[in-house]
Amino acid sequence: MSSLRGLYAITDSLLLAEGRLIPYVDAALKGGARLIQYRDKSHDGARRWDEAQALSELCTRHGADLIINDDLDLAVRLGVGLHLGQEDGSLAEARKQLGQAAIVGGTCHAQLALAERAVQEGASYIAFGRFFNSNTKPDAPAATPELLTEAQRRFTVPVCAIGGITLGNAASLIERGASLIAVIHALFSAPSAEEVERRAQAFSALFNPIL
Ligand SMILES: Cc1ncc(COP(=O)(O)OP(=O)(O)O)c(N)n1
Ligand SMILES: Cc1nc(C(=O)O)sc1CCOP(=O)(O)O
Ligand SMILES: [Mg+2]
Repeated sequence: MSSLRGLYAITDSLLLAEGRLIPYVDAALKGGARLIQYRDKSHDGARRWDEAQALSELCTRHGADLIINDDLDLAVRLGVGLHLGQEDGSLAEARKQLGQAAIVGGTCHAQLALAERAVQEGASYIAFGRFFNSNTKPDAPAATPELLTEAQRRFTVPVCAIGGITLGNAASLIERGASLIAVIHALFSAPSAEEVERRAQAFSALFNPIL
């Protein structure tokens, strides 16, 4: 398992259409992304399997981890991690089926009580958001950066921040205690794989400031 600190790149089926999924994720990994989440809201089981399998191999080659969004069965079949939201099923059941070594994350919106429950159910990280205006999920409930400070103080599992994160605002969340910065649009809206790599490097560098 890679360390749960750094850039957490989440795929988007629109931004990564037309053959961009694998080259853009490869570029994110070359740029230092430590976690990749496969987030695809379609019901095309065969394509989802093929894409997730290809991403799993890519992550293994880069020493990174793949997380599947929403779909416990797919995560079990591939033997990779899982992210669940509040409406996506039980974290405890996911932990039981995936085993102790798996990365299992949970959405906690802006509520420490949800994080408390996620940790009790065996979450490997707790995700809060959205912190800024999000292109991908504009209607997600809003969270404030102060929440990260409190979450880091209260919990021992890594804290993940998501929602509208860009190269311009990510540092403020890391300073507040975010160990993982989850990004879709500011990473994968790039016009080329080279630009994705450059952006991923810049996000990753925020975790290793030159002193
Ligand atoms: C790292 C991370 N945090 C939060 C979410 C959101 O999960 P959820 O609330 O289930 O919403 P969808 O992503 O399923 O639309 C996430 N995916 N990843
Ligand atoms: C999938 C998701 N969940 C959120 C939450 O707040 O739980 S915000 C979000 C979208 C993140 O994409 P972008 O980096 O483009 O804003
Ligand atoms: Mg979900």
